[in-house]
Amino acid sequence: MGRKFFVGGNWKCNGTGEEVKKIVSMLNEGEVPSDDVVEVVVSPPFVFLPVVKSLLRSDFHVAAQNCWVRKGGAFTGEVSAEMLVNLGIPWVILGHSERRALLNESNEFVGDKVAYALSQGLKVIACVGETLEQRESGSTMAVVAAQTKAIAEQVSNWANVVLAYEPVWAIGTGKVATPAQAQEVHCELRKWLQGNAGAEVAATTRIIYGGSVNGANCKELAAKPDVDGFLVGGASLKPEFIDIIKSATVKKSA
Ligand SMILES: O=C(CO)COP(=O)(O)O
Repeated sequence: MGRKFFVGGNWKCNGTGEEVKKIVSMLNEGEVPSDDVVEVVVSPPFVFLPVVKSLLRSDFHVAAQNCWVRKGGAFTGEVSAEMLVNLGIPWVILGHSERRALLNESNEFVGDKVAYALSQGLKVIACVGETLEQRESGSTMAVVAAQTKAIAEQVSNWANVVLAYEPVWAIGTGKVATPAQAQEVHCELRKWLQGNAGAEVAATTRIIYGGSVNGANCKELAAKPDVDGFLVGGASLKPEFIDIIKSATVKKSA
């Protein structure tokens, strides 16, 4: 079966109550292809999840940006997977490079988080990606394969996993990977999945691209055969997010 195009909006640590409501209105008014064609998931900060979920159009869904690695309890400041499930939040982003770099989340820790979130019934957007130094030293594939391996070791059912390739050097920099660069890594990741998780998983798992995606560059990226959608940061707070969602039609007509 084909891989349904997936567009995620990662709002990161942005927004006031007022701004969040404005973004939701913008999303609710947007004309986009049906949810048979594109799956749209927006990820506000934890504190805004309930309000966004309650106001958001029913064909879009919400994701948390993180959750605790195991069952909740005496872990001050953390939010557990069970809480997200209890609030009806279907998705969670795990292993974002900002958390890997700034909060020292290791490959193994991210793998453990993915395992626990999946075990609780959450769907997971799992992020991988190399730094500029790693790319320049020729270790891109080794890095993303090691990150993916730590996740894959903990996943038995890939149906609820979307893999997000987000090169760190392209995040928030305005320096987008070229469609060829994105395709190259996505294709390698799919081969990695084929070799390590099987042909079926490789054929059906969505691999989405993140890093300075905007309304102007999305169509060219979406046209690449192994790019199954996007994880969008800055542009997901703006009206051009609607244009990015619409780039799903590039696939449909391909
Ligand atoms: O980190 C990202 C999405 O998770 C990408 O962020 P930007 O789109 O702002 O580069």
